[in-house]
Amino acid sequence: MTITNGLVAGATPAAASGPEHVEEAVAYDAILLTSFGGPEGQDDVIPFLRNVTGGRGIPEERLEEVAHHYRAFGGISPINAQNRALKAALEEELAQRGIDLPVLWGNRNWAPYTREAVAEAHERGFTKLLAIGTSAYSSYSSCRQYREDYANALDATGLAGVIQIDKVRQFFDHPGFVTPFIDGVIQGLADAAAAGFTPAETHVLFSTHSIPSTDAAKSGPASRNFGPGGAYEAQHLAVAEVVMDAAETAAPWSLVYQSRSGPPSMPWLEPDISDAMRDLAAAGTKAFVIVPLGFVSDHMEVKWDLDTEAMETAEELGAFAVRVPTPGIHPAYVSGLIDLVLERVQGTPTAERPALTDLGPWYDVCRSGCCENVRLGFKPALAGLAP
Ligand SMILES: CC1=C(CCC(=O)O)c2cc3nc(cc4[nH]c(cc5[nH]c(cc1n2)c(C)c5CCC(=O)O)c(CCC(=O)O)c4C)C(CCC(=O)O)=C3C
Ligand SMILES: [Fe+2]
Repeated sequence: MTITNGLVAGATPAAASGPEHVEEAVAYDAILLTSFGGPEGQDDVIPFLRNVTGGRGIPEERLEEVAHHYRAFGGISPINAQNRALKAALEEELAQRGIDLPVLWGNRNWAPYTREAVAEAHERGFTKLLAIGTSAYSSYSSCRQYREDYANALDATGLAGVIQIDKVRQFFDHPGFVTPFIDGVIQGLADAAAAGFTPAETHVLFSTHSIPSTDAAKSGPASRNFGPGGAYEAQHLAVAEVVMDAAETAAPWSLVYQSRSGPPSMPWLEPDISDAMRDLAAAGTKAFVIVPLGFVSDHMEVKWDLDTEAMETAEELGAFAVRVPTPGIHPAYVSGLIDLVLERVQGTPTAERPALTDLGPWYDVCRSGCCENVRLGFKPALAGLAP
């Protein structure tokens, strides 16, 4: 491999300032689909959890609890099969549109690892990769940690300065991501109505992953003030509003959190979904439409924390509950991801980048200090401004 272009981004220190939206076309060689990763058998469960939580101070009891979720599924996380299906769907969409871009796939926490995908890119002679993270919102876990993973992958393979990795913008308000939720909420409300519940008796719960309050406060660029919940909370609230407007319903709604981890002494975003369900039921709610707004596919957080735990809570309360599908491989989502790739491959003016909330379109190049993790401190990251 030779460096044919001395300006390969990885070869130079990240710039301190630069455009929020990259309007020039870039000749990317491949798409790098990056995800969380998950165990594929009982023997993988503990090493996987160690990868995820190394040095994070997650209590031992929490790890045992989460190990139990995976054990109950044969030690197999659903997430890898879902990413294989997404990769195949992206390849089919690219072929149909006549776009010649290979899709490589790598994970942060389990094989195939991002560093393996990067090594494969190098073997195939690729130098410019455009990454997609399977995560729509801004926060350390859902954005910056992916960017750190890209830096780690180049470090581990000795390819820093040889391979350039950029990333498509966070897509929480892209129509491709939001449309499946709109369809799902309309269907969920129809199901509740068919079961005999009025809109006033029905509550739409938008659920997302809880994160430490300190991470939430730091989510998004430091230059914009989104309030104590940061861009993470603001983005979810804004998307939920778009979905509720489109569903044209009188049913009330709220944003709730799930999958809390960490020591009990550390504040995380609240309320927890099951606590909220109990409070709402006590106040007269009889039906819940549960919307997994924070998630792109039916991985363990959805299967366990919603389909198992939240459904048990509904049963305990004698309430009706329906869980709306995640985007998965919904055609709008798959084609939306390819549109996001084309924004960068073709070079697209900001005005032509669809965004359903006035928070977006989000940044192509993350701002300095965006989504910092104050607990873990600074680590190098790609696809953003320095530091
Ligand atoms: C915001 C967010 C998303 C959504 C965005 C995105 O999709 O990326 C997400 C997704 C996921 N989280 C996942 C799994 C886990 N997350 C954990 C721990 C944590 N998640 C956090 C945040 C998030 N996580 C945080 C702040 C922690 C604490 C430790 C830390 O500071 O990093 C732990 C450790 C045990 C525990 O404590 O729960 C596990 C096993 C899986 C795979 C599921 C499968 O296998 O199907 C997926 C998709
Ligand atoms: Fe997580």
